[in-house]
Amino acid sequence: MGKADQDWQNEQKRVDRVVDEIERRIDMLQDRAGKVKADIVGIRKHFWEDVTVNLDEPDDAVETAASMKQQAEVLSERERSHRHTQNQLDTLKRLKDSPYFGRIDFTEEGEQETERIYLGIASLLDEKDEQFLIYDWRAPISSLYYDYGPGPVQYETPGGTVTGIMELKRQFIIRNGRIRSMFDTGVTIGDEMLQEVLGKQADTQMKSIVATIQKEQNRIIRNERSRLLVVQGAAGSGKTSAALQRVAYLLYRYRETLRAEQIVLFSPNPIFNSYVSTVLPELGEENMAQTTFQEHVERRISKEFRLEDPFDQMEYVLTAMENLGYDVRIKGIRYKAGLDFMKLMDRYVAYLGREGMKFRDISFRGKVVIRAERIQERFYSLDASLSIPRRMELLAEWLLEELEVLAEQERKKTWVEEEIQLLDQAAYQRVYRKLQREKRFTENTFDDFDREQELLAQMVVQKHFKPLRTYVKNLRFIDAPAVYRQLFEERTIFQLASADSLPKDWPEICEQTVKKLDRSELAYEDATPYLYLKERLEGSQTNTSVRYVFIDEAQDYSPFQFAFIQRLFPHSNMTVLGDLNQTIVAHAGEGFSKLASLFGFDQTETIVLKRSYRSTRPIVEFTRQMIKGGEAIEPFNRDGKKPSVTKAVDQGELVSKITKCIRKLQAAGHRTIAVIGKTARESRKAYEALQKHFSIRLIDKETASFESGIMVIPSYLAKGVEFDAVIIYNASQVQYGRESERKLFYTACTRAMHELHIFFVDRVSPFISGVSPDTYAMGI
Ligand SMILES: Nc1ncnc2c1ncn2[C@@H]1O[C@H](COP(=O)(O)OP(=O)(O)OP(=O)(O)O)[C@@H](O)[C@H]1O
Repeated sequence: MGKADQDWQNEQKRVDRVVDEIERRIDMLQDRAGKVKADIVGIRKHFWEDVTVNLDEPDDAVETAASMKQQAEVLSERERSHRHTQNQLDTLKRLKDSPYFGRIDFTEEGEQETERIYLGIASLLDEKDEQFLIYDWRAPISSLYYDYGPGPVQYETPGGTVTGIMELKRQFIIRNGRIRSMFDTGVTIGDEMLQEVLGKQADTQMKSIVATIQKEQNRIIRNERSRLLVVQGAAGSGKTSAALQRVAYLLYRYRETLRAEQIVLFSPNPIFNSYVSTVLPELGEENMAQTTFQEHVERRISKEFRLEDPFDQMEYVLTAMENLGYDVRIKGIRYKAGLDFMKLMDRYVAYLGREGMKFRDISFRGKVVIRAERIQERFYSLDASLSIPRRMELLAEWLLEELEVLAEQERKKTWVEEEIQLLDQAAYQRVYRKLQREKRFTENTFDDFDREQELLAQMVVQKHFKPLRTYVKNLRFIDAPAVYRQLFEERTIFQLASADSLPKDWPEICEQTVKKLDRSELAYEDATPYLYLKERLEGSQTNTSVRYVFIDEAQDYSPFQFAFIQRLFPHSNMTVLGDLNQTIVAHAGEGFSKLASLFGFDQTETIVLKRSYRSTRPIVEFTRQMIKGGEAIEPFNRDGKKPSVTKAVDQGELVSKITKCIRKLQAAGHRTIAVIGKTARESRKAYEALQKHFSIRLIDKETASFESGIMVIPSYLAKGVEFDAVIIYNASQVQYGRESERKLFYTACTRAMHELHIFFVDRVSPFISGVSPDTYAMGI
């Protein structure tokens, strides 16, 4: 037997031993889980027997409540323990299938003995709890595997740097407890292994990459130094992957103090949310909180406006060029995205501290009871050195007192009497008991009657005033929409801003904005500024428990949005990942490039990823020519077909050629095939034409997840996700002719893993005519 075979056999024996140990643990835990479960069922069943229920006397009721609470606590402790055991079991079952993926032999400086370290998704100790059979991939020592090949190495621990020699680095692919392949490698982690992983078919869910994390990605995952970590990475370079493994890393590194809900990921759309949602559970961790910026905004701007979403804004930007006012709107979008506008708002807020604040009347039963002017007067009578939110608080206190006085006056009115007559028996009972408790009954029945009436009146009025009090407590008496609108009335603004910081078309932008606001519509570009203004008046609704914020596809956020998010999570570290070449928004995504100014340079670290893993080499070599500086993008060496570019004479031929192409892709065994349209409108058209031939799905902004198969999807919704094969529905000059659409087109093309096919009618987009013809095939 050769050495290689011998090695293989020895390793398989070790795998067998480890699997045996895992099985033993599974049995043990299953036993324990069974017992805990029986406990829980028991407690639930006998819950009421074990608590002493007695409500006769107030003291008894208190005792009952305490007893119930205790019982509930026992139950919830047992349930927690059950969940914990269940999680451990899930992880062990995963380990049983594939206990580890890597091994390094490491001799620490000054030590004689060489340690063998096996890496897997979780750690496992031997039977005596002494030796690690498996090290967690996130343990400090595991970083050697990602950062080095054999030779002198070092790694960081909380206690300092450890140096030594790596004697061996070995990789495994183990499935069902059998070693399927095994190789010893050099510095870059297994090109063979990456080849195998990347050559597979696209999935409707993202996969974890722990077995093949690359050195530069590891720097992102384990970064702990900076408050702001900025990752600029080419399409398909693993930004999202690195972000998710980083979440898993942080949850491990700070497992004593950090909970999954203290990490928030902002993602570009709901499909993306679902696409990435399985990565952490696969690694045995809970998912972080996931949201989209839109979701966040919607929660705060509920009833006041009809709020436009970013996809409708995108649709407008891409389709409404011929509309009146289009250019003005684009300029407005750009200006409102910037920090100049934020500064203007700050000056406006200072002005509002002195004059111009708008309030709403407070009405009761259809009649104004406190006039807006009176509220305003009161507001400006308050100490002007106090912040506006503080003054609003004082104002609310005053209003609550005013309401109290009004309520008292109201009690005598006839409507109250009428309502008392209509009260049901239960209400009377309540009042009667209250009187009894207060021992307010006298010997005089006449007095008793009066007293009862008084209490009933109080109750009735109270009920009607309750919404008013809530209204005041929520500061709804501030007329935020009117305050925002006022900002666009030229006279006010002129007092605030020197004319030169305003864009040239400011009057037109104002006119357009006011018109929309008057229709109770809030354009997407107004949403963040409006919320910002609201917060400056009402006080910030900061979230101080969140410790890490991740922003993916960050190139599409505006400077204003970044500043806003930073204010929202004041105690949080940020990891911001994006690609300036994939900017698809009209405000040109300036925020991402200027991020360092947000935290200061000394708190900011930037990591650049140039290697692209998603697409085959021919696809990267083709797409990278479309963008400036694209030569710097390095394809991972995976072979495949050249992209094809095919002309059609008209729509009919376009559809028939695409149909043929889809058939071929299906025959080649591709499972996710996306026909990418530029807009929702074009995608619908494509869908209607193609659905006659295939079972096919149309993805729109409401779609929450996707399944494998053939789908039509608008370019901006395909962001961040990937497909086996991509067909660009119509890359003609009319569709993709404007310079502003270059990056959108690039983003669409870079979604392809294995095959890319581009179709057009009449004249091809200049983004393709600029690409070297050697890098693609002309279709027929
Ligand atoms: N180290 C790695 N090992 C295995 N697969 C990897 C690795 N890095 C990236 N990939 C794969 O490459 C593909 C692209 O990764 P990902 O989506 O994270 O890139 P991205 O930079 O966010 O892309 P984009 O900006 O284009 O949306 C995914 O299929 C991912 O699994």
